[in-house]
Amino acid sequence: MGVTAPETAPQASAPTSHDLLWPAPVARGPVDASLVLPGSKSLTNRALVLAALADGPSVVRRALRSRDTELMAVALTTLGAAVDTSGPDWTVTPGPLGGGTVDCGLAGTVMRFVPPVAAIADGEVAFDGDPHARTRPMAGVLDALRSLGVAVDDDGRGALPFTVTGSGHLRGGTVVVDASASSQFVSGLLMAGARYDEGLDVQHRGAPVPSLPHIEMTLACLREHGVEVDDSEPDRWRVAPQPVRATDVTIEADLSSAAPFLMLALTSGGSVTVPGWPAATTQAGDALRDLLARMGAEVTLDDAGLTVRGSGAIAGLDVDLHDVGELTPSLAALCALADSPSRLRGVSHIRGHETDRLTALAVELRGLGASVVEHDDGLAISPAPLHGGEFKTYADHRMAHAAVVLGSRVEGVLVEDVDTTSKTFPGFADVWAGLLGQAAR
Ligand SMILES: O=C(O)C1=C[C@@H](OP(=O)(O)O)[C@@H](O)[C@H](O)C1
Ligand SMILES: C=C(OP(=O)(O)O)C(=O)O
Repeated sequence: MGVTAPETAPQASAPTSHDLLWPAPVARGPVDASLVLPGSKSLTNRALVLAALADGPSVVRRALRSRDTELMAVALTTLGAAVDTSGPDWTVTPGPLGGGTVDCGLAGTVMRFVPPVAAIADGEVAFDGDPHARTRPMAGVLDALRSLGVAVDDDGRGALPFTVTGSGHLRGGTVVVDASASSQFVSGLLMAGARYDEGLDVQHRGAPVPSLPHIEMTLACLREHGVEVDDSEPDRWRVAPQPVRATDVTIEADLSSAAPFLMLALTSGGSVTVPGWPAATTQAGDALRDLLARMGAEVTLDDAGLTVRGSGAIAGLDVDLHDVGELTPSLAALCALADSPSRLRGVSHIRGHETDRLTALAVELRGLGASVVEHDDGLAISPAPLHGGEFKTYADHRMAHAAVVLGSRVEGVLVEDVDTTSKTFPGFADVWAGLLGQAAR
């Protein structure tokens, strides 16, 4: 069976029928499915930012259309780019950068990538976002911009809301940043840095930077625009002043969005294929191949794509997820269904994601009967009999992913606000139900 995610999604903020409690469908037999996934959030939003900074019009093919990418398109339009999102291939025509108001929603990529662009706009750019966005760490970016001489006003918390006032250009130079809270601080600075008069020498000081593959992704995207970054020293990235070349890129499928779907092969004892899985990629979600194999799946990557086969048995997992923290919620759900204990480590930074994911997971998994110990840096999860009940999502798309993974095995899981998944995957609940319906008897 082939299920294609909708090309045209409903407006991310539009109310839908899934706003309250959604009964997650149970797999009543092995799910055997093939699923074409929407594009990568991380790649789409990098492509949009770089295109807005480029020396001519660019094309972003198979862009992800979701709340985070629409917010990015609107933000860059506000600053002066012309972004045509009418078809599946988006075009971006850069324009003179000026002031305005940017809604970041809950998108880390918007709140961390756009301020360094605003720093070379001519005017005042005011940033705000969803209530929880006001608690996400921002100090790394704000302090870095201030140390480069940019006027940044906030209420002293180092968080949204804030304003960035630029004068049309920025000298640039050396900047020291503590990026231990988010790799996005480094990525945002590097993307705009090529356009600063003296370029940018970004030096990290602090505990290890999480999500390093996402910085590799930033370097690869810059390279596609002709910009080289010297990363020969650890924790230091140097970009010389240079034009960002316009280009034509095709966005890969979102491999992190693949997580719950691939896990369905394990929870149902079936087989799920994602066609078009890239042979080489900088996406963190590629780690699923190894992680799911360690949990007992048979994993094959060939011309048909990535296929994950489950036997019905699920092995526990002891792993450091510091590089791939965004996979923690759905992996935690799978661990709660496993036959042996699990320990997920190295992810204290995900307390600053869409919600405090470690506390949220501990509370919601326990609410369904799971045995979970919350650690500063992760979770310990032991096998326990699970039961149905409400699973709160805290406006976090990946908490909804965790809920449906559990619900595919456990009767009566009620997902609060499943449409919070529109952050990265509008229509998620319908696609999910379509796959489970196929397996229903
Ligand atoms: O740059 C990006 O596109 C991302 C970087 C990571 O953020 P953190 O470094 O804050 O974990 C990741 O978790 C997030 O989903 C996307
Ligand atoms: C952490 C995430 O998102 P953001 O880009 O908002 O940081 C995520 O998608 O898991």
